[in-house]
Amino acid sequence: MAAGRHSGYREHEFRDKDSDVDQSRRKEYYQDRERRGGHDHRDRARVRPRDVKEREALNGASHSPLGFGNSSGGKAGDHHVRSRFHRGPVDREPGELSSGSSSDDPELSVSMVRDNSVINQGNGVLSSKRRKFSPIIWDRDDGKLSAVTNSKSKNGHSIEQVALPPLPPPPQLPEGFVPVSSINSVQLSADHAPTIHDVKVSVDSPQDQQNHDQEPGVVDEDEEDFSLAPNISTSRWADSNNALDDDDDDDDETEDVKQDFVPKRRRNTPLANSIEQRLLKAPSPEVGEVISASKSSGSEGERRDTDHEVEVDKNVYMDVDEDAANGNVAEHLSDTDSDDDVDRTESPKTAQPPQRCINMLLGCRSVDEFERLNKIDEGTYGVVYRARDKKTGEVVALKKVKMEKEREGFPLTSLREINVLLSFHHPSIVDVKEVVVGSSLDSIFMVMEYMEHDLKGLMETMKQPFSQSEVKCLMLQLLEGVKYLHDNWVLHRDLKTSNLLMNNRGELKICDFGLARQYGSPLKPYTHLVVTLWYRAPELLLGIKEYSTAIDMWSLGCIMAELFGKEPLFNGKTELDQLDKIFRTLGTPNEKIWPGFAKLPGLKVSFVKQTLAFTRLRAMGDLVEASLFTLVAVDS
Ligand SMILES: Nc1ncnc2c1ncn2[C@@H]1O[C@H](COP(=O)(O)OP(=O)(O)OP(=O)(O)O)[C@@H](O)[C@H]1O
Repeated sequence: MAAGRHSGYREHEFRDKDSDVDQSRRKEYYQDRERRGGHDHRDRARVRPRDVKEREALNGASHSPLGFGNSSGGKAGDHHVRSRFHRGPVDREPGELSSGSSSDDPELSVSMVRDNSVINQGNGVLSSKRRKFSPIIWDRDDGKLSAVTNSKSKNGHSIEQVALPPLPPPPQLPEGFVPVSSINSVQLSADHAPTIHDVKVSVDSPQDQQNHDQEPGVVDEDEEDFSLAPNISTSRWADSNNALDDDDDDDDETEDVKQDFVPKRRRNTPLANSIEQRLLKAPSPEVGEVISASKSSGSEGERRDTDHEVEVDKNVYMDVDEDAANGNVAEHLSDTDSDDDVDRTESPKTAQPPQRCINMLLGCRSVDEFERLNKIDEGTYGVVYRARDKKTGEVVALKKVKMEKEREGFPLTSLREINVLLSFHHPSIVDVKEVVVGSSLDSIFMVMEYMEHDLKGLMETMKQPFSQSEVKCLMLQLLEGVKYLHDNWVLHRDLKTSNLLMNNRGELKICDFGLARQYGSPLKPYTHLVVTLWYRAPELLLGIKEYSTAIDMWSLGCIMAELFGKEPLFNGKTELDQLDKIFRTLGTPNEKIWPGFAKLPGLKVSFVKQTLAFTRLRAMGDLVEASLFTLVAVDS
C-alpha cells in the first residue's frame, strides 16, 4: 500500500531524493529510453505474447472488448515498459475515441472523455457471477475452525452471468489458508524454510479461548523453556538492522513525549513473545465486528478513529485528517480494524516466549542467507529491500516488518499480509516465498519475488499515458487478480497504483495485503477507514460499514481511469472534497438510484445536487466488473 510513501503524488517529489540506487537506475533507464524513442524488441516477446496476441486477434482493430477508445495519446515505443506490451492493431491514433459500437457488446461500451473527467457508460447491464466458494466466517463465537482444506480457486474463465444469487454457504479456502482468528500456535518444521504446508494450526476450544481472553499475558509454564536459534543471533543483517533501529531511536524522543499519554510501549519485544501476545490477546482478529471504544489513546491514537461504534458525524467530513487526506489509511486500520477488543492502554504483561513460537522461528531461515543489495522503499508497515539469495543467486524483495508501530507486538497488518500471501497463489498476486528472521527476534522479513516497478512510479517516468492495448493488458491482469481474491472471499481494501507491481516481463502483481481481510455472508460491520482516499468508494466515504467487493471494484475503476489519463481521477484533499469531486463528475446520488443513500451515516452535510451521470454509472465498480466479463469471455 505504501500509504506512507505513496500517499499522495506530492510525495513523489521526494521519492528519488533517497539514495535509492535501484529507483534511480530504473528512472535513468526509462528516461534514456524516452530520449531514444525506445523500442525494446527484445522484451516484446516476453510480455505474455500469447495472451495479448490472442486477445487482440480476437478483438480486431475496432473490437476492443472494453470498448475504450485510445484516449491516451500514447505512441508506440515512447516508453520502455510500453515496448513490453504487444501493440496490436487495436490501438488508435492519439486522442481518438472509440464509439460505442466498437464493442462486441454495446451495452458494455464505454467512452471516456478524460479532459473533463466525465465518464459515460452505455446502459451498463450488470451481471453478477456465482461464486465458486462461499465464505467462512471468522467468528470468535464459532470457537473452532472447521477445517483448513485443500480447496483453491481455479481462477477459471468461465463466468456465468446470472442474477445476483443469495450468498452461498462458507467457502473452502485455498490450500493452507489459516484464518488468523483461529491460530493460537504455529509450528514450522525446523529443517527447511517454512511454507504454508508446514504450518500446523492448533485451535482453541471455546474454554481455552475464554481463558486467553481473561489472561492474555499468561502462558503455560511448560511452554516457557526455549532456546534461541544460534543461526540468527549472529546475523550480519544485525548491523543493518541496527541502522533501522537507529530510526527507532530517532523516535525515542517522540516516544518519551508519548509516555505522558500512553504507557510506554515494550521495546525489543521478542517476536515470539509478540506474536504469542498477539495471537492470545486477539482472540479473533478477523472477526469483523466493530471494535469497542477502548482503543489507544495518546498522541498517536488521537489520529486514529478510536470509536467506530460512534456514529460518524459531520466532523468526520469537515475535519481535515492529514493522514486520510494523504491517503494514509493503514495508520488508521491498525487500530480501527484490528477487530480485537483489546484495551491497548493496558500495559502488556511480560511473558517469556513460549516454546511453540520459538519453534516457529527455528523453522525459518536466517536473513543472513541473503545478501542485501539496496533499499527499495519504505512504507508505513515495512521497509522493502532488494536482496540476493546466497544459495540460489535469486534476486528477491525482502519486506521487513516494522514493529515500532505496534504496541501489542507483532503487527496485525503483517499477520494478515503474511497469512494471505503465503496462502494465495496467483500470477497476478505477488508471491511470498518464505519468512526469514533477523538478528533479533523482533525482526522478521517476508521474502517476495522481486518486481522491478510499481505502476505509480512507472507512470511518473512516462511522458504519455498508457495506450489502449496496454491498459487492457494491465487491467486484465489486475482484474484476474482481484477476481481471485474475491472468489476466495478476501477484500484487498487498498488497491491503488503504488500497490500494483510490475516486472520487466510486463507482468502485473498486486501487493500490500496489510489491509486485506476476509468478508462473508452475512456482511458484518467493518471499519470504513480503509482504502487510500483517492481510490475510496463513496459508500465508504459516507461511512457505510457493511461493504463488500464493490469497494475494491471502485478502486479498480479509479486505477483504470488513471492508467488512461496518467493522473488520478478523483484527487480529493479531504473526505468531503473527495465526495464533492466524485459527485461533480458522476452526479449526486439520491434515494431513487441508491436506495438507502439518505440514511448513510455520513450524509450529515448536504451536497450540491449534481445532475450528472450517476444514475447511469452508479458505481464504477459495476463498470469494471462488466468489463471483466467481456475481457474474460474474449480471453477464454
Ligand atoms: N516484491 C516487491 N518487489 C519490488 N518492490 C516491492 C515489492 N513489494 C513492495 N515493493 C515496493 O515497496 C513499496 C512498499 O511496499 P508495501 O506497500 O508492501 O509496504 P507497506 O509498508 O505495506 O506500505 P504502506 O505504507 O502502504 O503500508 C511498494 O510500493 C513497492 O514500491
